[in-house]
Amino acid sequence: MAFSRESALDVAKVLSESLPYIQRFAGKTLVIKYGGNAMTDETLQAGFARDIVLMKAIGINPIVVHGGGPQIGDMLAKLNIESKFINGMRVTDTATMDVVEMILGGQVNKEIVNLICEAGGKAIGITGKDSRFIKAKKLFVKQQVEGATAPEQVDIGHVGEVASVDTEFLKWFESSDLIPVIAPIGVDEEGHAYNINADLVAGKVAEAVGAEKLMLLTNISGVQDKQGNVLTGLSTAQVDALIADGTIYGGMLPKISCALSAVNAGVTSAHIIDGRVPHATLLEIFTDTGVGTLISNTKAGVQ
Ligand SMILES: Nc1ncnc2c1ncn2[C@@H]1O[C@H](COP(=O)(O)OP(=O)(O)O)[C@@H](O)[C@H]1O
Ligand SMILES: CC(=O)N[C@@H](CCC(=O)OP(=O)(O)O)C(=O)O
Repeated sequence: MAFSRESALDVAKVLSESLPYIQRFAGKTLVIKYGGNAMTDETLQAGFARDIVLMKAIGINPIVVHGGGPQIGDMLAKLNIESKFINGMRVTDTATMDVVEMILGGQVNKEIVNLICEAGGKAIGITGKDSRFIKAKKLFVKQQVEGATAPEQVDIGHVGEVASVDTEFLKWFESSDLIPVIAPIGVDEEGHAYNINADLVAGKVAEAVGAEKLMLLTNISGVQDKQGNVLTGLSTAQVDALIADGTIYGGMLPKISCALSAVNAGVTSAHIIDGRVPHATLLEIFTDTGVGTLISNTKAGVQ
């Protein structure tokens, strides 16, 4: 691309100003969760892939964990299978699990791998079944059933939570050119596959590798209050209150819970950011303002 002398100087200035950020993050691992709802626009997708390649090129170790909820929903609809969620988790019977594995481990995973490779990176697509690096156990959700005094434990099928992540397996990528792209499927000791919410996988992966940042890209500008204002910083106590009064619900619940768990386990910061903004990840890494909501483990919160 040819620049005029003025715009070439602007580019040089931006590059020079990014030096402290490059120095700060070089050698560090960042976990980026790419939500299914943030994957809608082709230009944005290509931009996302390019940003991941840029990170690797300047010495950051990006690990991509992707979702694909809407893409699973589309295929289930084609097959006349109903999509049902409880507390943001898909109720997953055996037929649904087959579709989940096909769409997450097959279609979505390889699309992202392809985009990163097109941008000049070396991506490798994996699920938790590969080398059995994500061990899962069955997840029961709590639901208030009408007439019951306390919430009941509900069995929602082949849905898992992360029991353990093979840190050594993931650390290997830090000394390699390869960029891991992870589909959120786990496996138990007997080899049974589990559908795991992608936010939960991203959080546990970030904890396992001691990530510098966990970035959760979604289709909303951040966590909002009841009036729709974005809450730029949230602490554990504030989150508890927002869940209790129903301000945080549905798909935002697993996001918040994994972000909190990650920062409490030592991940330096967790961010819920708007994947509809071009180069959202670069804005988060290379500017002080950030985009979206920062989750911290401090009592006061960060504004
Ligand atoms: N307080 C809140 N602030 C923002 N979004 C919220 C809030 N509570 C619930 N949500 C919902 O959570 C959604 C994001 O979760 P989800 O659709 O699962 O995204 P993704 O596919 O990126 O994981 C938002 O689009 C919004 O509908
Ligand atoms: C148990 C559960 O709900 N699993 C999710 C996995 C995909 C996902 O998390 O995708 P997003 O990040 O795009 O929402 C699902 O089946 O939709």
